[in-house]
Amino acid sequence: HRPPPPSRAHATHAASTTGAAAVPPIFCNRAVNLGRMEAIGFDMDHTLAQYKAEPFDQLAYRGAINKLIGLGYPPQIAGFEYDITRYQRGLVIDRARGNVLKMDRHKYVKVAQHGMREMDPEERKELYDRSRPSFDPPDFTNIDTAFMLVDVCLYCQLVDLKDSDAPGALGARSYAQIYSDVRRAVDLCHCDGVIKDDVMRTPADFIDPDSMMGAMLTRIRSAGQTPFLVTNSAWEYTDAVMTYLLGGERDGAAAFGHADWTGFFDVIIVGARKPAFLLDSNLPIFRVRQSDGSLLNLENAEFASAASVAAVLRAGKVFQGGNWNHLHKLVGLSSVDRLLYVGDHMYSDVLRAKRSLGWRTMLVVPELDKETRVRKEHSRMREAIQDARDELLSLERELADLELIVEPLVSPAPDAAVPADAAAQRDVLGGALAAAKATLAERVLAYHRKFHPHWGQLFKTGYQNSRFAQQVENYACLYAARASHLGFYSPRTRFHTIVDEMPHDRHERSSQP
Ligand SMILES: Nc1nc2c(ncn2[C@@H]2O[C@H](COP(=O)(O)O)[C@@H](O)[C@H]2O)c(=O)[nH]1
Ligand SMILES: [Mg+2]
Repeated sequence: HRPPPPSRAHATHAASTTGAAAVPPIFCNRAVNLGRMEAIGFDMDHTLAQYKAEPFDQLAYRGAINKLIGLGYPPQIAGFEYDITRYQRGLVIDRARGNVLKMDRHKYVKVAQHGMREMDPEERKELYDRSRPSFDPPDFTNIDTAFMLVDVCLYCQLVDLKDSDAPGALGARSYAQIYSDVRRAVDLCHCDGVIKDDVMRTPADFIDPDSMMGAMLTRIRSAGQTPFLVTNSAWEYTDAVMTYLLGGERDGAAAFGHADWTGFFDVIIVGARKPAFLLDSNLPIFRVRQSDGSLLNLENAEFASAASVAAVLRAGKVFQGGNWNHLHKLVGLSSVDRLLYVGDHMYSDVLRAKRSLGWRTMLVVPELDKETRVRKEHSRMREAIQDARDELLSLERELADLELIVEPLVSPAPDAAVPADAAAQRDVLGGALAAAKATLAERVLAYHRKFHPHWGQLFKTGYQNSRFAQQVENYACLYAARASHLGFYSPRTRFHTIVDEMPHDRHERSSQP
């Protein structure tokens, strides 16, 4: 028995049985009319496949430590413990200095750590505000994906070990060398089976199931849109992970009348080598023989016409490598802005896809669940911060007015009198201002610590947007905690932005009678 394809009613039903709050939000930075999309595609790792962070990251962390010991690192590092909660996406590693940074949207460093020690503001400002480095690779590395949380944790622990005078400390290795070694060790774990063998053996231990995924993909196809998958993972791993996610009887392939998970997609590209896939139109494409994963060369001539592409697809829909140009032809795209790609990697899936190709993008941000929950729980603290800001601004205005009386910009009228106690008043206001600043700083810090004890709110630094938030705003047309949230919306949904507002718009509003 095959359930009816999900429809608008399906989403409404899901919402109405558990209350309106059951429709999980998709946030919009740039208007997207889903009905205009000809193709909707997905990344796999950390997008369709949401990993159980602790056990999954432990595989890379333990594996990398073993490899580092093999590279000559002291055996005592086997005693390091991975702390999954210690770091967050959006941070930047300063490889040469052994530091990790959180920046605001103007690229000012607002929190900095050397190894695992938080720097005081003077040290931080001395290093980063005076010289204003570019923060670009290769000297700096962005934590663009959850995969890299292992790198940053291990790097900071090793920086501390190098700085310590413990026997076997890493005195001879530079911070930059330690970073390269960590990167190499983690990289190897992704290639040699240290991570993937375990996940393929017991996927349920490492991946969260998602009962909405099959319905979502089916709905895309029912709306006449082409569902596709583009992942950097190789075929064997992709097949194992997707079989776990979509191969099941209840809400997977069998329930929707497919022989296996591939039935949900019209085009599947594995080993895609993003971001190069999105940039280099010379990358060759291969056909993957599903039975044994072997590869067959495909000539560019086979992509020359719609008829030849149809022939390519009749012979099979699983490919390896290639580039955006092949993909556009395989999904029959008429215009770049009619493709929506959903991924988790800030640079490879979203920034490059939007900036280089003009695709519509949706970023998966699982961190949103905690971000919105903590925000809601501590709305009183936000009000207290606003009160402290109002108090500060009012004191600043009072002081400025007083300064103008004491030291007028234009010559004072001959009979204008400076109050006798102006200087004393100025001192009192100055003191009150300093106290108000301290209160505001304390409240902002206490609020941020509710989100993360070291790095604060992911989307903010102080009360400004963080660099991460800025990137989300600039490059993700849509963003949501999970890819399958799309399944709760009609394929004809128009996502709208809120009206852009500049400071002078707000000023106009607040100064209206
Ligand atoms: N060789 C390396 N592979 C890595 C690393 N970090 C992640 N990965 C692998 O990339 C894909 C991501 O797939 P996608 O679906 O998100 O496109 C996955 O297979 C990871 O294991 C790395 O540092 N080195
Ligand atoms: Mg991914």
